[in-house]
Formats: sequence, C-alpha cells, structure tokens
Amino acid sequence: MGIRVLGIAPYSGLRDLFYELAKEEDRFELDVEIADLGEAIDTIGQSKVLEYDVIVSRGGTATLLREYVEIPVIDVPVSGYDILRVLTLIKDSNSRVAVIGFPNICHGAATVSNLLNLKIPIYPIEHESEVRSTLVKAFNDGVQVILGDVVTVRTADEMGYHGVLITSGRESVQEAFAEVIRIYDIYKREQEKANFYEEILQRDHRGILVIDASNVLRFANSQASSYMNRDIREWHRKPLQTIFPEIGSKIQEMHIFKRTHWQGTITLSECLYDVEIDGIGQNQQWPYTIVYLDRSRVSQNSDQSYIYSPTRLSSFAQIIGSSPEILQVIEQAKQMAKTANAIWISGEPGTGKTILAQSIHNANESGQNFYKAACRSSDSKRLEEELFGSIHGGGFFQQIFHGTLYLEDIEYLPVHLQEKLLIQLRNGVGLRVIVSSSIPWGQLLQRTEFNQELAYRLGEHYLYLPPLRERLEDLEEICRILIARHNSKFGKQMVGVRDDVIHLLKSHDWPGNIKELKNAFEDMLLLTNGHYVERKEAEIVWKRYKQMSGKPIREIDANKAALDMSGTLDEIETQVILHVLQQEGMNQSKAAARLGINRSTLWRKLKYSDAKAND
Ligand SMILES: Nc1ncnc2c1ncn2[C@@H]1O[C@H](COP(=O)(O)OP(=O)(O)OP(=O)(O)O)[C@@H](O)[C@H]1O
Repeated sequence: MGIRVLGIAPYSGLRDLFYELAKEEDRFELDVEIADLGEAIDTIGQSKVLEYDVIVSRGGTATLLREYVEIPVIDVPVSGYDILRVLTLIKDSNSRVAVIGFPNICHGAATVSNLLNLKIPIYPIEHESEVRSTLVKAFNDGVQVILGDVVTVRTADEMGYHGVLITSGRESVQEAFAEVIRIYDIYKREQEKANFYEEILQRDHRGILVIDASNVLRFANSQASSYMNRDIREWHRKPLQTIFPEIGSKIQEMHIFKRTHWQGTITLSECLYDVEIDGIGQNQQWPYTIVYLDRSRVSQNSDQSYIYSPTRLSSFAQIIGSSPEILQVIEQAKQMAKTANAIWISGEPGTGKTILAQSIHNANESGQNFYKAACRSSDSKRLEEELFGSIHGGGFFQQIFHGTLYLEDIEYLPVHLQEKLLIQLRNGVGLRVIVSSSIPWGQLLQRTEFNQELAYRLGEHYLYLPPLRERLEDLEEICRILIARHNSKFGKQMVGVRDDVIHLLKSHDWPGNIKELKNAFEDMLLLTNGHYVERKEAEIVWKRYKQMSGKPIREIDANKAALDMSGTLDEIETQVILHVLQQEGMNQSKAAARLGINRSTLWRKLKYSDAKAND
C-alpha cells in the first residue's frame, strides 16, 4: 500500500535529496514543501495534514510539527557523518569556528570534534529565541564562522557573519525513510485496531460517552448524538457540564462519595434514560468515566417500545405564540378537549402536534395516562402486537381503557393495521384517541391506499397547526422563552437577541419548524456569553448548518421539492438525506426511520458526504 509522505525541508538542497531518494522507495508518494520552524505550521495547515500518512522533517521543525499534528513526524537525524563532512570542510580554515545548535547537533559535534582532536567551541541552545543572543555571545568571544542549523545560519547571515549549514547527507535521509516505513506500518496497524474498537462502540445500541479526569468529553458515539439530537463534533473536548449538566453532577457526586459505579434513570432533553456510569482505572482516582445511555431499556421495562408514557406533559399555557393563527388553533383545541371525541392534528414536522395533543389530554384527562404510539415504526409486527395483541397476550386496546392514546404519524400506519384500528374504533374504545399527521388530512384522503373510513372517522374533529414561516411574528417570543430556559439551565444572564439576528432567523423557511428553530437557536445560545445573542454567534451556527448541507440553510425549502437532479446519484442521495434531516429538526433517528435505513447507515452516509465535501 502506498505511503503518502509529506516532506518539510528547511532548505532547498534537502528537498532535492528527498525527491531523489524517494525514487528508490516504491511505496512512497512524496510531496515536499520548503519551510522552517514556525513557517512550517503556516505552510501545511491542519486540512493539508489529512492528506498524508507521515511527515518527514528535520531538527527543531520536526519537534514543532510533532506538537501540532496527529500523524507521525519522522526526524531526519543529523548524523556523525553530516558533522564530519562540515568539520572536514573547515578544519584547515584560519578563521575561528564554533558550533551553535539544538542538542542533537551539539552532541554529535562534541563527539566528532573530540575524535578529530579539534578544539571547537560549542554553544548549545534549547529554543529558537536564543539564537540571536547566542550568536552575539560567540562573536564577542572572537568566533568568525558559525556551523549550525538553518535558523542559526540564516540569523548569522542577517547579522553579517559567516554561517555554514550542517546539511543532512544521503545516509541520514535514507535512515529517516526506513524509519517512515517502519513507523507507518506500526501506525496503520494501531489505527486499524483503534478503528475496530471505535466501530464496536459506534454500533452499540446504547449511547456511549467517555469523559476524562478534567470532565471534558473525549468520545461520544453516534447513538448518543442521535439521542441528544446533536452533532457529535460540537461536543468534542467540551466540558461535560455545558453539555449534560445532569450527568456532570452525578459524576461529581460519585467522586465525593468515592463510588466508581452508578446506575439509575436520568431525564435528558425531556426523555427518560437508563444510565450506567463507570469510573475506569484504579481506585477512586479514575482517569476516565464511561457513561452508557439506554432509552430502549426504559421502555422495555414496561415491555412497550412503540407505546410509552412521557414523564412530563405540556399544557396549553406552554404553547407559545400570539399570532392569530396559533391562537385560533388553541381555542379550537380547548373546545375539543371538553368532549371525548377523537381528534386529528395535522402540521408539518416540528410544528407542535405532540405538545398540542398533550395539552388537550391535560385539560380534561389529566389524572389519567397519556400514551404515545409511534406509527412510523420499522417493526410493524411488533407495533401490531403492542397495539392489538398476539397469541402471546393482549395488546394495548385489550388492557388500557382510560386516558389518551396519541397515534403519532398516522399516515405511516401500515394498511392492515389501519383496518384493525378501524375495527377497534367501530367496536368502541374507552379512551380518547388523538392522531397526528405531517400531511394535511385532505391530502391524505386523496391517497387511495389510506383507509377512507378511518380517515373520516378520525378526522371529524380536525386541527391544523400552521408552519412557523406562516406565523413568523411568534418567532421572537419563542426565542425569548428559549433564552429564559437556557439562562436557568446554564446560569447565564442573557436578556435578548439583536435585531439583525432576528432578521436573519426570519429570513429562513424553517422546514423543520419550531423543532429546527429550537435546535439552531439553542446552538447560538451555547455560544453566547454576553447579554445579547449577537450576529457573530448566529453566523457561526449558520455557517455550520451551511457546511452540513453544503448550501445555505435558507436555500433549502423542504416544501418546494427543491432537489437538484443534475448531480451524481451520491449527491442526490445526500440532498434527500439532508432534506429529511432538516424536516426532522436534525433528529437522526427520525430521519433514518423515514428514509427506511438504520441510524448507523445514515450516520455513515453523512460522514462520507461530509468527507467528500471537504475534499
Ligand atoms: N407553540 C409552541 N410553543 C412552544 N414550544 C413549541 C411550540 N410548538 C412546538 N414547540 C416545541 O418544539 C418541539 C417540537 O414540538 P413537537 O414534538 O410537539 O412537534 P411535532 O409536530 O409533534 O413534531 P414531529 O412531527 O416532528 O414529531 C418541542 O420541543 C416543543 O416543545
């Protein structure tokens, strides 16, 4: 396999030698840049590093690069031969000669000059900043010619003195190239091992977080990201307290009580999780903490994965908005809540169908349970068993006779289950049924495959939630409430949003509606440390959205089927994924379910398209 090598040569002769000797190494794909010390970092930049497997450089430049990049940096050594060559060159000179350099040069020079019985003064330096003062000292001591590294020689020249560069010879470069191959093979093997273990963590059905001793998040798998509806890259190396304060406090508590294990449930982003926290390492001084988050176990405890009862329910008072459109819906809903009729709520994703359903339930059946069933299931057999029972036992309708059943996304209910539901409704059910759909009821009726009788029976009492873009006057109010919540959660003192940010927010179509606004705006809040959300913070988030989708967010209008079919199949696929993701408020689980792929496939596709976008 080819090894992509980047040579950083501090002087042009070394570049030529690199190219010449690389011809003898058939595995090498070599590029060389000429740069020294600090300039080397400016020249390569992090994105360029990604194109290479190994860097080869020399002396102080190699040391600096090693701190800056994550790939191996191999040093071209200054060998005894190299020093011997320059010493031979100047040994008969009448000028007073001295060596100035980093320890690698000084040690070699001392040994070789001893062997040759040459009395050459040696001035060691530890840092680039010492070069000039050391030169002054040497010249004050009567030295006329300096032997040294690139910076030393360049500085001596600038100061009007002679400098002779200790160049690296063929054998030094050959030795470095042999080291490249050796290190690359080890590095690749280790990397494969690391990828293998990461893949295991990524494939785990649980969300996994790894936190270091300073409470900084070091790793999060895609399930954790999807649970939290956030992009993992945002979390990288951030203090846990700013991302998951609830888990952060639990870990602190464990430290105080010197416990290395904790298991229980925690509510994060309004969902209940089964959480296990393990301190790994020795005794109480564990260096890493692993957190496992599991939502499925919580619902499996009650043996219902598609039907569950949320722990906290919304009420009408929590539905924000004073636009005539939203006020009218709330008023209609309050009237409907007084009866026991079935209700159909339509609205684009993220318009608040769930909180409206909960509010209706809360207004009249608050003492009873609210059950939510996701009709958009990937396992219709299981959904069928949970709703209608099987030979192994009764389902929901056989067991629950009070409260509210909220059938979310009814348009996805398989046809045979629509029929079963209809029969159930004809026979009568004890509880209130509320259904929701992203497609307006009227449009669903036109779909021949949807059971018409069921649609009429459920849609008699119908509510339509308008999309956010049709009630933009509510946007500012929603942002205000989000700020208040954020202040109380993170102890910040924000008081508002600058007008130009509101203007920016209002310029977008928000296909994912309030859910999408919430995600984007909360990201802006995380970045805000002053009293107002400023344009600066808004633009950082905006840019990231842009990077994620490859085009500005406001250009994507999910309702206008704005797919550009001129690209490759991969590009069209990426557009479709991003479209659906945005409609789902960037929730990967929901987007994956809608696309009929599993979450890790979605994650992989996004990662792949992201990598290609960065090419
Ligand atoms: N009018 C509103 N006031 C306050 N918050 C709202 C409002 N509408 C929606 N939200 C918030 O937006 C998010 C999405 O709302 P909800 O889940 O009810 O939407 P939905 O239409 O059911 O979405 P989906 O169809 O994608 O599941 C929730 O966090 C909810 O609290």
